[in-house]
Amino acid sequence: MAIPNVRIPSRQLYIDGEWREPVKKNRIPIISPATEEIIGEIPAATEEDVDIAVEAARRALARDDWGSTTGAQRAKYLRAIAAKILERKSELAKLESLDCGKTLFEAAWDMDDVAASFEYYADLAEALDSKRKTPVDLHLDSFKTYVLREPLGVVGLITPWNYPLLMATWKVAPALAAGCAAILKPSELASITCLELGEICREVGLPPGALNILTGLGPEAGAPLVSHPHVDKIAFTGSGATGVKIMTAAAQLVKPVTLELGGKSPIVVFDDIDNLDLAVEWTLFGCFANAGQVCSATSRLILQESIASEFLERLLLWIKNIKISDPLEEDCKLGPIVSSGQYEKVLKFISKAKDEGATILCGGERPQHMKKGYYVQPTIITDVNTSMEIWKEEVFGPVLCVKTFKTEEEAIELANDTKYGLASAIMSKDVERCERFTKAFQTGIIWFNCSQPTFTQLPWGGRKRSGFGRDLGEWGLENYLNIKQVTQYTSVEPWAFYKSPSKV
Ligand SMILES: NC(=O)C1=CN([C@@H]2O[C@H](COP(=O)(O)OP(=O)(O)OC[C@H]3O[C@@H](n4cnc5c(N)ncnc54)[C@H](O)[C@@H]3O)[C@@H](O)[C@H]2O)C=CC1
Ligand SMILES: C[N+](C)(C)CCCC(=O)O
Ligand code: NA
Repeated sequence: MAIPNVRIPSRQLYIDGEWREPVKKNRIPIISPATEEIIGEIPAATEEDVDIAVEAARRALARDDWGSTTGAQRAKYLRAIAAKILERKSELAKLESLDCGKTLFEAAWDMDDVAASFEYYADLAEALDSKRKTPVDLHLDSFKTYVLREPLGVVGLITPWNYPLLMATWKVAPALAAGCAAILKPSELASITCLELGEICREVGLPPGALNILTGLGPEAGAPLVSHPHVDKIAFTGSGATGVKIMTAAAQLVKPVTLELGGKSPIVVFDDIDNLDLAVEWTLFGCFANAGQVCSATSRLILQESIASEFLERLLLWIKNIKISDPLEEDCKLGPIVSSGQYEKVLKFISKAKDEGATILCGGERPQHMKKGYYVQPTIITDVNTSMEIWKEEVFGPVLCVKTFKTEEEAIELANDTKYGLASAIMSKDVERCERFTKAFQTGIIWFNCSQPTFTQLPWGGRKRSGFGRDLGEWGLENYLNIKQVTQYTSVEPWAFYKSPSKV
């Protein structure tokens, strides 16, 4: 078994450019999902720390060294952060893997994506300088107008544990690019790499208060951020239930929110595919990558009846090659679930599916060779009907459920038979059919002949219960900008709406 040669740093909260002990001095243990052992601890912020961080953020905006920067100046900080991430890539990847259980390979992938996101938003920050002030020509002699795009203010960024540093970056990078001051609240289940981002910001000399990082529990550190009168916006990725709480609390202050709330995404496979193995591999990757803990996981396989038995046989053969091990081991392809709570939840979904009459085609249990850790075998469930929980609810584990169809209409109906609307995938060589599905799928993300590849330039987000708003691309930057119009009267003539007392 691989021994991690990496030390977990002991950190405090990152506030106003320095490390600060939480006011109440609380700490939360870090539990390794691979060994179930306590491997460190993180500071636990409360309302008192939120107040201090929000004040630090407001001061940063009022100070010239952050509040008056150009996009080009902010781009330099973002590029310096990207460079440090790459410099520390192998260490950060190990920390991420230790903390949330994802395979070292996937964690290293994440770090590349993190650096690329900071680079991308550095470019957009520079480009913002020329778009900061846009004249609007009204074709009138008496009025001159323009539109300003300004930083929105102090923003609260609340993020999950499945891609800890990457999901934080999807919000931190555009918020800083826009010139906002941010308070990041990562998940208590995986905060190590987000705290290291604090150290990186300190090292590159990011002005104090521009980014503050408060680790801690949702209700204690997240909720006060949402209801703080001086936090101008909340961007959230996480569960539907917490999304509802956040939107409800934010509504009391008419505070804007963007919500990315996961899903139950379909992958539709037609019998016209040339290469069965290619479709099989994307199906596996779409549901079992990151142990299925992906908001966009294509966890409902909708399979054309004519190829169903052959396709499932191939899936079972491929599944045997998935190496389940300590996530730091070489070639590991399936690590543990993040926490004991999530592990129990995944197993409960599987047993409920059994109780409701579905068939566990493979998996469904803890792998025999893993004595410790929150491991679940890759699981395929058949004989599913659309009223079952396993068809309807997000599992957030390596669990694929399968239904078959005969006609295209039936496939579309099954694909959209969900309260969620994040992503969908179609495997077919018929380009026109794929285009019909593009129109029919009620989701924000559509994959043709693949599942999950994600690019920084493209908008990421959903509809229906998957939330609203978009991360990434230029849309990600818009989240953190305030649009202000300026209208100037340029005529020397009186407006002449009222009768002037000087004229008799
Ligand atoms: N959309 C996605 O990418 C994700 C979806 N999930 C789903 O959520 C389920 C539960 O996972 P959790 O870790 O409990 O998700 P969660 O939604 O509770 O946690 C996400 C973030 O929200 C914070 N939070 C929790 N309660 C809060 C509150 N009242 N006010 C403000 N912030 C709060 C958490 O501390 C964390 O930083 C998973 O089984 C999965 O189905 C989980 C993680 C990511
Ligand atoms: C696209 N991917 C897999 C890199 C990240 C998905 C983000 C999420 O689970 O919220
Ligand atoms: Na952890």
